[in-house]
Formats: sequence, C-alpha cells, structure tokens
Amino acid sequence: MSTKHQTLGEFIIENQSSFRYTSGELSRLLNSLRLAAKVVNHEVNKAGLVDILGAAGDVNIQGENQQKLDVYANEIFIQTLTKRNIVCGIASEEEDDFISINSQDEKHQNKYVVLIDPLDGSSNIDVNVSVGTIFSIYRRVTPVGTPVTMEDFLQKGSEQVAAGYIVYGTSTMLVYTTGHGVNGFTLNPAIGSFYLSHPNMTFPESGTIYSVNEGNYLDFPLGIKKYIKYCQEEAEDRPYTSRYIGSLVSDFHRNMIKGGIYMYPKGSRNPDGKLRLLYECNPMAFLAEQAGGKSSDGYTRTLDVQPTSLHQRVPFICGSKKMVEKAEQFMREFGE
Ligand SMILES: O=P(O)(O)OC[C@H]1O[C@](O)(COP(=O)(O)O)[C@@H](O)[C@@H]1O
Ligand SMILES: [Mg+2]
Ligand SMILES: [Mg+2]
Repeated sequence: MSTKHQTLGEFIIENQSSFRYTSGELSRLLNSLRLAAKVVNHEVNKAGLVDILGAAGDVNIQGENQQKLDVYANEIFIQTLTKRNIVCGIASEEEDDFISINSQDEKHQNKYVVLIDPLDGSSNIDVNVSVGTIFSIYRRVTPVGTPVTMEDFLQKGSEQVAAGYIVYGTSTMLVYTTGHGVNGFTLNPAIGSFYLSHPNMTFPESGTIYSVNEGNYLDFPLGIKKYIKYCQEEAEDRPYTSRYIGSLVSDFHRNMIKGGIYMYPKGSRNPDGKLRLLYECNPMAFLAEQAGGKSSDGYTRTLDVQPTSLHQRVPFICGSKKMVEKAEQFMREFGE
C-alpha cells in the first residue's frame, strides 16, 4: 500500500517495534492524542459560530488571561488521556501543578507522563490565524505503581520518548517523532482520519526566513540584534524574509518545510524568554533535531538544559542547522 494512503493509526502500529519500549502502551497513548486532536479541531473549525472565542475570565499560573479555547482544549486532552487509563501523570500550561493519575486497573500500571501546551498561539484564536497543540512524552523515573512526583516531569529534553504538535491551519496536521525521524499526517475532514502526507520531514540545512517578534527588538541581547542585522544586511544569500505568525507551532512548521529560524530571546519584559521549556521548547527541539535542525538558548542545547520547575521559561532559538549555528556564533561574539 503506498504510504500516502497510510493512516496515522496504521503507521503507529507498524512502527511500534521501533519504539524504545514496545509494550503497546505508547501506541495507545499516541492514538489517544490523535483522538483528542480531532475533537479540538472540530471546535476550532467552528470558532466564531459557537461561544469559544474570547477570554474565559481566569488567569493561569503564567499570569496570562486564559482564552476559552485554552480551557476547552486543556479539558479535552486531560479527559481523553485520563479516561483511557493511559498515563500516570499530566502537566499542562493551563494547570498550576501536575496531575497524578492512578491506574484504574490493578494489573496494569501506566509508565508514561505527558506534558502539553493544549492551545499554542492563543493570541491568534480570535483573529482566525492558525494555532496548535504541543505534546511531550516521557517514561516515568519513579517506581511504577507509586504516585508520580515532580521528578517524573523535570527530566531533560533528551529523555523524551516522543513529541509532536497539531497545527490547526489551512489543513489540520499532526506531526510527531518517537526518535526515528519526523512524520506529518493531514486530517481528511470528510473521513475523520489522519493520512501520512509528509513522510520523513527534514529541515533544509539553511534558509532565508527568520521569525522573531521585532517589536521587542530594543530589548534583545546584542548577539540577537547583530544576527537580525546580518539577516537583513550582510548574509550572502540575501534577501531574507521576515515571517512571524505569533504561533510557535505554525512558525516552526513553516520553517521546517521552507528553511528558517525561529527566535524568542530573553528581554526586559521576559528576563528568561517567554516560551516554556517543558511543553514548548523541549518537544520542538526534539522534533527539530530529529529533522536535522538545531535548537539552543544561544549557548546550551535546549535538550541538555536540566529543568528546575514545571513552567520555567528559557530563551529559544530553533530551526535550520546553519542558521541556528550563525545566531549562536553572534551570541558567543556579542553576548547579551
Ligand atoms: O506575542 P509574542 O510575545 O510575540 O509571543 C508569541 C509566542 O507566544 C506563544 O503564543 C506562546 O504560546 P501560548 O499561546 O501557548 O501561550 C507562542 O505560540 C508564540 O510564538
Ligand atoms: Mg504555547
Ligand atoms: Mg498555550
């Protein structure tokens, strides 16, 4: 059967033997994320017709006004994973603390924890610009059958067993890795199935697209300012194009297909950067590296950063290998 006709469900089963652990549990977990993605996609597509736009009225632990779709997506992913007795713990951008889930089946103790950004690009929800969901999966480190602890979540990104995102855009795609390359699946809304549309996705080694919120330019470290000037005035392969959607998932997806770099540096408003290490930077860094790209905070490889808290933020540079290396060179030369 040509891969183009392969559904995500078939692909997961077929590739199960390549997983680090082959108990079928990770396959069931990925299938649950696939299901939750379809439910959220259904709601996203009719945003504007149903009462899902605007603020929900609460503020999350990040101090951000939660959007109704943030709350809805958060509930759908947590319910879907909890009801299926598939994970032993969940951490989410929209939850202050991690959720410990006891197995409903004595004989079967779950081994995986999931960290999610249920709705990425919240500022774009009300203006019909593409948004996403990001997930990161680890095998727990504490004994199976005992309640999960913070230790199970504060693992280095290099320990991820799987990571991915869903982009709710002109089409809805689910893109993920289990450490054996990156594959993209497009949802056929008429049938309600994801099909393998982008096998073995890879970052072009270099590109001419840079994605950064230049509105914060004055605040940027000198190294980043110099790199942006390099893109605009010095690079041999000019002209470069500035493209910034304001949804990490969408900017990353475009740059992975066309070649480019995404940057969210630190600045006076965000002394540690804005993006969250555990459920934004680590999963995107794992995908980037699996697709031949690169990711760091300007100095340290993102996946080597030892997490210290659930919602910690880090500076983030991610994309085509040569472009990230160039930006790192400017950071080493000019620093903060
Ligand atoms: O508006 P800014 O400061 O440029 O930030 C945009 C960035 O913040 C985010 O929206 C943060 O993610 P959330 O929407 O999940 O909070 C990223 O998707 C995006 O790249
Ligand atoms: Mg986000
Ligand atoms: Mg979010």
